[in-house]
Amino acid sequence: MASKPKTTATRASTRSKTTAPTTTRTTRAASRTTAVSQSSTVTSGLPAPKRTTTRKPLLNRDNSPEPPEHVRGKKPTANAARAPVSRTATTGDLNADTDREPIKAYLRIRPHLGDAEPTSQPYLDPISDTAVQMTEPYASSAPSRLSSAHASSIYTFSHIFPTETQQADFFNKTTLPLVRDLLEGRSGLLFTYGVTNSGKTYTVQGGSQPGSAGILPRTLDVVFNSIQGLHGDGRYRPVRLNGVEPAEGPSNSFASQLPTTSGAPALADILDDLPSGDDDIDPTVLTVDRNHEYTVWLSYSEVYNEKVYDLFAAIDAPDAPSSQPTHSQSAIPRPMSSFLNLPLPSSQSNPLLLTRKALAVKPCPPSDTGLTSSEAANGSAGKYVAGIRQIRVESAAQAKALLRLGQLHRRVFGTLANTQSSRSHALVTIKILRVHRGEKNDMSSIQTSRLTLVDLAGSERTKHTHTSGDRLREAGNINKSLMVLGQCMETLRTNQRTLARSLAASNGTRVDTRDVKRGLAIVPFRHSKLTEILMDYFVGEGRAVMIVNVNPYDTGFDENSHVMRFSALAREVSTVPGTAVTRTLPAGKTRASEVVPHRRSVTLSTGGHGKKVNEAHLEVLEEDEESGDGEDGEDEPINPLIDALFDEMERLRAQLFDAELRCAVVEAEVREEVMEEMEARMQSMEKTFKRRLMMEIEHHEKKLDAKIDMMAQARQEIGNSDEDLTDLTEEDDEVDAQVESDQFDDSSDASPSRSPSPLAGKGKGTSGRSSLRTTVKTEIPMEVDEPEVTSQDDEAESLLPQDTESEDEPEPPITKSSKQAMKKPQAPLAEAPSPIFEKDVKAGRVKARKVSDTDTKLANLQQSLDEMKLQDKPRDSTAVIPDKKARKAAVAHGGEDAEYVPQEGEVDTMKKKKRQLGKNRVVTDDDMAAIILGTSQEASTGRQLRRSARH
Ligand SMILES: Nc1ncnc2c1ncn2[C@@H]1O[C@H](COP(=O)(O)OP(=O)(O)OP(=O)(O)O)[C@@H](O)[C@H]1O
Repeated sequence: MASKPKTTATRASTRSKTTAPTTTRTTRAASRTTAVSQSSTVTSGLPAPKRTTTRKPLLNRDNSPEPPEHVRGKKPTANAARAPVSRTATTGDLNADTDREPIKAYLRIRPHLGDAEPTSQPYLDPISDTAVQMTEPYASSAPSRLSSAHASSIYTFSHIFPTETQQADFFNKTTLPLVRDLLEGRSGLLFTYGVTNSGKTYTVQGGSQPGSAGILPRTLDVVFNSIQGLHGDGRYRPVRLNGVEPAEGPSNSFASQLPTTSGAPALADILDDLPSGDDDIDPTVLTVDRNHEYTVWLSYSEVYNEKVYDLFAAIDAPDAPSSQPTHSQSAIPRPMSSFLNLPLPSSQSNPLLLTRKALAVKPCPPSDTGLTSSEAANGSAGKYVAGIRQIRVESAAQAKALLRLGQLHRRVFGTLANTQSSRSHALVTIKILRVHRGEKNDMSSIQTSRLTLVDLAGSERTKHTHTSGDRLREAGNINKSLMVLGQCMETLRTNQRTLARSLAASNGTRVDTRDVKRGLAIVPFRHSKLTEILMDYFVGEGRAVMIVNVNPYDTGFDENSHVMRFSALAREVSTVPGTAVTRTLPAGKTRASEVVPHRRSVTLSTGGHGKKVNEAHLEVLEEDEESGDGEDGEDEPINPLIDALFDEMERLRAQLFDAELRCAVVEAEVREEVMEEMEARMQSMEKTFKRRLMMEIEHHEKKLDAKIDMMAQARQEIGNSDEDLTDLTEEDDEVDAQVESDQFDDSSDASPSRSPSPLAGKGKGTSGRSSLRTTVKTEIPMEVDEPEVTSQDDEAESLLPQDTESEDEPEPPITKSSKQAMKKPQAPLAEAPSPIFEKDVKAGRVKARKVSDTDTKLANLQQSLDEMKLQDKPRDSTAVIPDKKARKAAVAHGGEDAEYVPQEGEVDTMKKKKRQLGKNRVVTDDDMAAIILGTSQEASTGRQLRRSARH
C-alpha cells in the first residue's frame, strides 16, 4: 500500500522546505484526507485569511467574498514561498507555476426573450461590473413559507455580463484564457451553473443566429486556428485521464476511422445530415509553441441519473448490435446510425429497444499522473471514465459535427417531459497531446492537457417543475450531484482555510503537518459521479471557471438566490493551475460485475420545421457500468459511516422534496377553498345589500307618496277653505270691523299686562302686538285652513297635540307654560309665517283674516315649538351643581337623610361645552307635514261642527 504521508512530505518539502515524516495510512478515508492535505499543502505558508473561520450556514453567508490576500497579489511570505510542482520528479519539462487562485465566477444575465415570455420587472440589477443586487419581487407581501432567500442581497462576481453581451465578447473574457492554457499544456475546467432556462446551453453551445456560437464551438475554432500546420501524426493516443499509449495501427485521419460495416450508413453521411454551424467561425488565433506538434482528441459524456454515458458510443438497436463492430477505443462509433435508418415504431405496444451502457469511473493509475505510486494512491491522481471514447479530430468542423451527433444522443435519452431541457450534466473534454518535434519518438516527452466544458443540468428544485416518477428521480439525482458539488467546495474551502490558518499560526516555525491534516475534513467527491469526474481539477492542477447563468425574469427567485450563494462559495475555493503530465501505463485489468440494467420508456420526436412530425416509442436499456478493477481497493467504501450518512441525507432530501410538494399542493388547495368561501360570502353580502337597497327605495317611495298625498289633500282642503272663506266673509264682516278697531286700540295702548302669554314679548320684535285681545292682521298662507270661530273648536283642541306628533320622533317635553299656552284660546299667534308659506304670502294669494280658534291653536303650536327650543337651550347648556362643601356640611349637621337646600352662593353653575347631537328636539319636514295635516283635519272637524251647529 502506498505511503501517503511520504507523498505529502515530498510535496511539502518541495514547496515549503519542510520535511514531513512518513506514515503508513492505508485506509481510503485517510487517503482522501491526505489528498486534501496535499492539495492544501500547496497553500502552505500562505498568509492566514482575515476572515473568521466560523462556519456560517450557507444560507446566511455573505455572498461578496473577497479573494484571499494571496490571490489579490500580496507577495507570499518566506513561509509561503512555493516551489514548482513536484511532478518534475517523474516528468521532464513539466514545471509549472502553482500559484493558487480562486475559482473565477462570472455572472451572465439572460435577456428577455420578447413576447414568448411573460413580461415582468427583472429582480436582478447590476450595480457595477462585479456586483449585482437581487431584490425579491413582491417582497412586501408575506414571505413564503418555502422561501429561504433574503429579500434583497448584493452578490459579487469576478465579472458581470449584462444582457446585451455578445457571445464573442463573453468567450474572450471567460474562456479564451483557458484555451491558451490548453495549448500551453495546462488543464482547465469551465462549468455553467443555473436554473433551467437561464441560458446555460446557449452559453456553451450557442444559438442559431449568426455570431451566436457558444464557447464550445469557439474553443474548437481557436484551437484549430492556432495549431494550423502543427498537427501531429496521431501515432499516440490518450488513455484514461492523462495517460498516453501508442495508437494501434494507423489512425491518421478522421475519415479513416469511419466504420465500414456494410448495410449501415457511414458516419460521414450521418454527420452530413446534421445541421452545419460552419458559417459561424471564431477567427481568433493564439500564439503557440511551434516547436511542438499537436493532436486534438474529443470526448463527450453525460451524467444522467448518477450514471455516466458516452455520447459518442453506438446505441444498440435490436437488429444492429451484433452486426456492429466492437467498441474499440480508437474506432469511430456509429451512434444512431442503424437507429436512424430503422422505421420508427408508432405504437407503444412494440417499442424499439435501445440499449446503452453506463461507464465506470475509476481512479487513475500512478503512471498517468506523473506521481509515484504512493503519491497516486492517496487519491490525488483523479479519476477517469473507463471506456469513454476519445476521438481524434483534425478540424473544427469535424469536431463540431461529432459534437452535434453527441447532442443528438443526449436528446434521444433526454427528458420525456421537455426535450428542450437538459436534465443531465454534459461534459465535453478537449484533450491535446503535445510532442516536441525533436522528440517525436519519445513517448515520455508527450504532454497532455485537458479542457473540460460542463453544461450542468438545471439546478431548480422539483416543486417548480411538477416532476413525478422518473422525473422526480432524475431531479433528485441532478440535485444530488449539485449538492455534492457544493459540499465538496465547502469542504475544500474549509480545509484550505484551516491549513492556511494553522500554518500562519506557526509563525515561521516548523509545523508537523500531520496534526493539521488530521483535522481536515474528507472531501466527498466520490458521492456523486459528477464530482468524481471533476475532482482532478479541484485537488490536482488546473484552473477552474464557473459561469453563473441567471434569468432575471424567472419566477424561481429562491433558486436563483441559491445559485448566487453557490457561486460565492465557489469563489472561495482555490485551485492550482498546473501542467498536465503524461505517463505510459499498462492497460488496467477489468473485472466483470453484476449488471443491473434499468429500463425506461422514451418518446422520440423527429421531423418538425415544416416536415411531418413522427413520434416513436422506444425502450431504453441503461446497463450499469462494470465495477472498477479493485486493484488497489479504490472501490471499497471510503468509510461506511460516511456512506451511510450520505445515504441518509439523500433519503431526507427526497423526503423534504416530497414534503415540499405536498405543502405546495395543500397550500394551493387551501387558497382555492378560501377563495371559494370568500366568493360565496361576497355573493351573499351582495344579495343582502341589494335587498336592503330595494326596501329602502320602497320605503322612501311610500314616504314620498304619502307626502304627495298629504300635499294634494292639503291643497284640496285649501280649495274648500276658499269656498268657505267666501261664505264666511260676509258673516264675519262685523267681527272684522271689531277686530280692526281692537287692533287700533291695541297699537295705541299696548301694555304688557294685556298680554297673558309669558312669551308674548319674544315674538320677533312684535312685543305688544300679541295679546289676548289683539287681532293681528297676520297674513296667513292659503294652505292653512281657516276654521270659523266657534265654541266647538275647543273640542277639537285636544286633537292638536296628538296630531302634531311625528311618527318617529319622541314627544317633545310639554312644559307648564306650553300647556298653558296651548289651553288658552287667546294665546297670541306667532307672527312669523313659516318659510314654506312665504311664497304664497308674497304672491298676495292670502288675505287678512280674523283670528280664529284654529289660528290661535296654530299660534299656540308654534309658540310651544318655540318654547321647546328656548327651553332646550339653557337646559342643555347650563348645569347647576350643588356645592359639595355645603352639601357635606349639611349632611354632617343633619345626617344622611337631611334635605339639602342650597343657599345663595352654594351652587356652582357650569356651562356644558357642547350639546349632544340628536338629543334636541328638531322640527323636521315630517313634523311640519303632520302639523299641516293635523291643522287641516282640525279645520275640517271645526267646519263640520260649525255646519252641524248651523243646521
Ligand atoms: N444571452 C442570450 N441571448 C439570447 N437568447 C438567450 C440567451 N441566453 C439564453 N437565451 C435563450 O433562452 C432560452 C433558454 O436558454 P437555454 O436553453 O440555454 O437554457 P438552459 O439553462 O440551458 O436550460 P436547460 O437547463 O433547461 O437546458 C433559449 O431559447 C435560448 O436561445
